[in-house]
Amino acid sequence: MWRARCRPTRLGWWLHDEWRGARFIRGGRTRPTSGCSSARCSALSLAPRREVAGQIDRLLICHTNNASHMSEMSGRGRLSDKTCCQTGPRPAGGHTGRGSIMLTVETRHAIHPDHAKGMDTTALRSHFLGEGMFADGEIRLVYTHYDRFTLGGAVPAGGTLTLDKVEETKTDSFLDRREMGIVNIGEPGTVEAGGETYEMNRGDVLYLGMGSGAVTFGGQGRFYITSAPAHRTLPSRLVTVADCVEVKLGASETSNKRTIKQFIHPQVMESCQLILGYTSLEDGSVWNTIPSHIHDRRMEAYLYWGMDEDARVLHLMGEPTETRHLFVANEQAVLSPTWSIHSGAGIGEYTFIWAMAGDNVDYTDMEFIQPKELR
Ligand SMILES: O=C(O)C(=O)C[C@H](O)C(=O)CO
Ligand SMILES: [Zn+2]
Repeated sequence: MWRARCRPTRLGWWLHDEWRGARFIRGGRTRPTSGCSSARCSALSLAPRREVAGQIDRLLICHTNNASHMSEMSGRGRLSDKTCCQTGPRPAGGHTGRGSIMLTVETRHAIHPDHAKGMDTTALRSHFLGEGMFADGEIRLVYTHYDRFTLGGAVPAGGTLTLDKVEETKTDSFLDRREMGIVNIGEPGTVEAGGETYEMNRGDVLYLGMGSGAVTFGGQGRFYITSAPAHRTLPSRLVTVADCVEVKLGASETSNKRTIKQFIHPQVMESCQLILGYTSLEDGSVWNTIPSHIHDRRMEAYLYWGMDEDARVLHLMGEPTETRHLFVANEQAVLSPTWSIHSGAGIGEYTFIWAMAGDNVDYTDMEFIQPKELR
């Protein structure tokens, strides 16, 4: 059941439960005299009233085009406070047509380590876990306040999806002041940007430089999107699996024998602040990123993929002497603030994409923490 509340700052919170509530609130809350007795409600000035009306309209359009969208978002049945949805025509069969988008953006604020210490499982998951990012016919983004790093998924499901304007950046096009790293974790697909079409097979990585304009995803790809602010335009480049640099680490004796594949990395190509690659475990090895590390000058996000539906990775996070854990499923991501370790052990096969943004692109700028130092 939805309940109309008079707190304009938590608009998204009102709307997730019931779209009819959104329609009611639009009628009652966006007029100059809303009839509500709350001082905060009637104090809404013209600009916020317009913004509220616009947000509700977009949500109602979403509802009309895809009734299940609101309840599926993030696997938590909730829309975030900042949500931007636009739809285009949907041809029969349910796939999006050329150039149409269904875009949802969720904001994650930066968390202080003292705050994280006191969080229970639900709170840890809501702040640090990204779930439900891959949905057929949709682009779902998580806009973080960790170095303004943004991650998400685009699943064109045989149609096309275009990512262009995103309200959160207040730029005409998302990549006007940003660069992007895309990994195809699905079947072959295409990405069009800057007048080029890139064919991407599973595991290929595409770097798009600042100013690339609208990005159109197509085919059967499942595209993992990462992006960070950029200060100059560098050439876009498709880095195939054959082009990456491989680094072998660990040993079977310590159950952490693994291959690190570096794609958007100084050894391979130049970027402004994005660094990206992925790591796979050898048969019989379960541990990633052991010994653990932190890097004060860069945030990081891990996307776990290539897992069976029932498999889980026990992901360790937190300050080295205040560790916490998250059980993570396939195609879920973990945000790692600069103060947090990011290591995991898998029950079943897994690969993870690591992507970072921050002050430098020196992959080795990290501080190791040996297992005996962890608490
Ligand atoms: O297995 C590993 O070790 C990694 O893949 C580490 C990540 O690349 C990382 O955390 C880089 O900062
Ligand atoms: Zn790291």
